[in-house]
Amino acid sequence: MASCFAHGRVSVGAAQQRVPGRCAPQKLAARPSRPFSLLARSGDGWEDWSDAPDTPRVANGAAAAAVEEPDWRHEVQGLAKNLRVSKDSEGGTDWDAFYADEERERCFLVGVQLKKRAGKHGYGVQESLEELGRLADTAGLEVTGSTFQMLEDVNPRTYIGTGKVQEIKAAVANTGATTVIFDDELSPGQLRNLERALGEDVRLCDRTALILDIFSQRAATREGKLQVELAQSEYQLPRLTRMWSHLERQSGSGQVKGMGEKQIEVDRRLLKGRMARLRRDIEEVRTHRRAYRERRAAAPIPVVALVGYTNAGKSTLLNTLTAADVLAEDKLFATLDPTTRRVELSGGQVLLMTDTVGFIQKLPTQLVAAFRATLEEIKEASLLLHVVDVSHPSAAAQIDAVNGVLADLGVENVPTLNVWNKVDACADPAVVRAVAERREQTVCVSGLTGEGLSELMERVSAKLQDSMVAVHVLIPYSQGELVDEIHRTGVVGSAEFGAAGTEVRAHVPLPLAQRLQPLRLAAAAAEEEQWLEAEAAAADAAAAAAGAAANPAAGAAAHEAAQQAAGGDLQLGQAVQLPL
Ligand SMILES: Nc1nc2c(ncn2[C@@H]2O[C@H](COP(=O)(O)OP(=O)(O)OP(=O)(O)O)[C@@H](O)[C@H]2O)c(=O)[nH]1
Ligand SMILES: [Mg+2]
Repeated sequence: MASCFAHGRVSVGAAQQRVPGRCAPQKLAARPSRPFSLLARSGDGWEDWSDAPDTPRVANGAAAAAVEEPDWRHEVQGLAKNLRVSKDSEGGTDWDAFYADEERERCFLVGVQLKKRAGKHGYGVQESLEELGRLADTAGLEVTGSTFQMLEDVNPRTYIGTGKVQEIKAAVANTGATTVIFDDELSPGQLRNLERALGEDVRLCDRTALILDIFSQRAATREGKLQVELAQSEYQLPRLTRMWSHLERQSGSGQVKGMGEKQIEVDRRLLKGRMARLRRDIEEVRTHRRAYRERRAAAPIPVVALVGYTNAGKSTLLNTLTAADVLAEDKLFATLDPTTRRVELSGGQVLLMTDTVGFIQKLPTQLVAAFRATLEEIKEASLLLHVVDVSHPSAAAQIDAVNGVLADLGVENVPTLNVWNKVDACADPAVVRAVAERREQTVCVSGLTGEGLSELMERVSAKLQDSMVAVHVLIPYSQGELVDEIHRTGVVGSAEFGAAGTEVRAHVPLPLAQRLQPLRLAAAAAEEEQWLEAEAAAADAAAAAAGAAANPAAGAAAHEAAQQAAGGDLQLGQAVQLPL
């Protein structure tokens, strides 16, 4: 029997293929997109796949395999540390399948804490490095270690001090890392100098490039992909000089160096051309999006946008509230593209809830610029729900980071409700709830358990009402669809069926209030007066005959209506002045 690994060490795509002489279970191919090695055992026998010798869980199987396959055993041992087991069954056969990730690229992390900034931003260098580690993991890298340096100022040549560079060089050699990731964006010059200092075998990367890489792995829509590519190109453009130094190193001769320079100019021109094309394509995609937004604006359903730090639980909230099926996972930047779902409140009011890309401290400016159009939808929302992972040790710093991005986007004026999520995961949820109660505009929830969600939706409804216009209208029965629309898009205080139509007191979005203007009670009252006069004349005639009084109920309604009309205009909501 040939080595299992000779066949089994396959990428996901290849795993779909039938391995000669072996029965490859199709289902097992549905693995994450990084390459893996698959070993499986079917039923009682060892005819197909095998596992590793030094994993206790699979020791028996490995022994059996080892007897048969000494070479194979050797190979398996090298991968054993990454083994995971999965139970599966196919065609009535039970499978034990063992996945071994191929060795992940190993990386070493480096941060700087500026003394003058210490404590100011809340995100300390250690927390920031921890987050960088999560980003690296999300991108598919394995973190082997990290270090940081306290500095007055970053070193303009090498970001960190020269002594530290040597320390990192040694650490990289000791941990077997092949990549060094810096926690801040490095200038093109710093990249070049560090590359020289650390040696050619070490790949250099910074936080920005890492985040851009994650975004490019995860972008799903055409617009998302175009935006990420544009952001990546913007990052690359000033850094193309790295190739210049590469050529320079290779050649060592002035002549070839000159060719390198020319090549870099060609590359720059190509990249700039590509960026111009990307901008055009993005603009085209946005035209469609704009048309969609305009249609949405015409139907005045309020839009509530979920914003917040990455991994705060925005998608989970959307899923719980709307039974949506948005990917929510314990990964940074799980969501890149906005998803909008309809939510119906208990009073029948409908709103649209939009899930947005999460923010992060030190968010690359290229990304903010590239995603600005998508993010600007937040500006048009009636209400923002700022979702916070309140169980996170750096929750306060995360709130600051999000507020910073919101301020950059110019959306500070959109009404906001703070949603302290993951209260279930806090050490003392009761204390957190008590603090939230003392804060304005703050509500404690758990998107996972559903705790606090009905209160949240009540608060949403009340907040939306604040941004709406109070109307008091009489809607003739012939325009009954308007009553439905008020129910759907507004918050109804009362609706009474009278002789002339439905008298509604409600808060509605501004566009609807404008359409309702002809029906405001002053106008409605005039109609009603005519109707009442006719009724009164008929009643008088009847009274003369029967000595009975006219219908007092309709009269009372008309009286109240007339009073309202005489008392001036409609009440206005806090946020909007309706030119009545
Ligand atoms: N314990 C607990 N975990 C939660 C809660 N809400 C979300 N999570 C978990 O937090 C992780 C992130 O949730 P997501 O909903 O993907 O977070 P997100 O804000 O959409 O993240 P991005 O899309 O990356 O910005 C997931 O593992 C969720 O299961 C909660 O209320 N309690
Ligand atoms: Mg999400």
